[in-house]
Amino acid sequence: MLEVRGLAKSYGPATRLFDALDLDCAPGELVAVIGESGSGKSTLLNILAGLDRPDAGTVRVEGATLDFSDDDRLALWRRSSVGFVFQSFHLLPYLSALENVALPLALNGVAPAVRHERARAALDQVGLAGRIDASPGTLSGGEAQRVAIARALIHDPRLVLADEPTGNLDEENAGRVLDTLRERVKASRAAALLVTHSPRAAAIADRVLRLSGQRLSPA
Ligand SMILES: Nc1ncnc2c1ncn2[C@@H]1O[C@H](COP(=O)(O)OP(=O)(O)OP(=O)(O)O)[C@@H](O)[C@H]1O
Repeated sequence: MLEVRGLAKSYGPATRLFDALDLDCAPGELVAVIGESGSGKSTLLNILAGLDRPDAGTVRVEGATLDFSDDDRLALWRRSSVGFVFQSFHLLPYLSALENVALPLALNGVAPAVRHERARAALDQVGLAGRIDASPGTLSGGEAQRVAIARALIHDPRLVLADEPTGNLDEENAGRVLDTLRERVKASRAAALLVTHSPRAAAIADRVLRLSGQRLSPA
């Protein structure tokens, strides 16, 4: 599903993040990436999302190679094939939970009736059927992150990227969010990378890799 070969990235000679990094992720596989602060975990996710460019190397998803020289195609790739879950949720405050979840479908040109119906079903799947009309400001942290997971997966992305998704949550909410993330990734058969500092979050992954010494290796 996801095949990364020889990926290199540095921000000048003093910040060589990785060099010849390889990574494979199968459909429905959840891989946790751990590593020291500043080792380049977020940068790796940003490259895979087409938000940043590697210095060298290739990223292939379902056999198609990302073209990092073409901004328009990268934007299309991001919109159609990537689901991103951020530590701070990034829900749009002036939209309801339902409208937030439906947003990727709107950006991909899906008609309102269809996208609202799918968003309703997605909120039901994350246990939030009763919060459809809620504004993000009225949701608990755990609820907001489950809305963000529903939104990240609504357009059936092939790649799900989660950057410290439980970093702002208490233990109980973190547990629910991680269970939801794992369940939805398994159901959608997306390849998923979870960047985390939390041993508990890493424990829900199928594999744990450590980014260290400019490489990824089994933790
Ligand atoms: N656009 C940029 N320009 C210059 N340096 C950058 C840029 N983005 C990131 N860096 C540097 O690259 C290093 C890795 O950053 P990154 O955020 O990927 O690390 P991380 O492993 O995710 O860290 P943390 O666990 O603290 O979130 C840091 O030293 C950071 O300052």
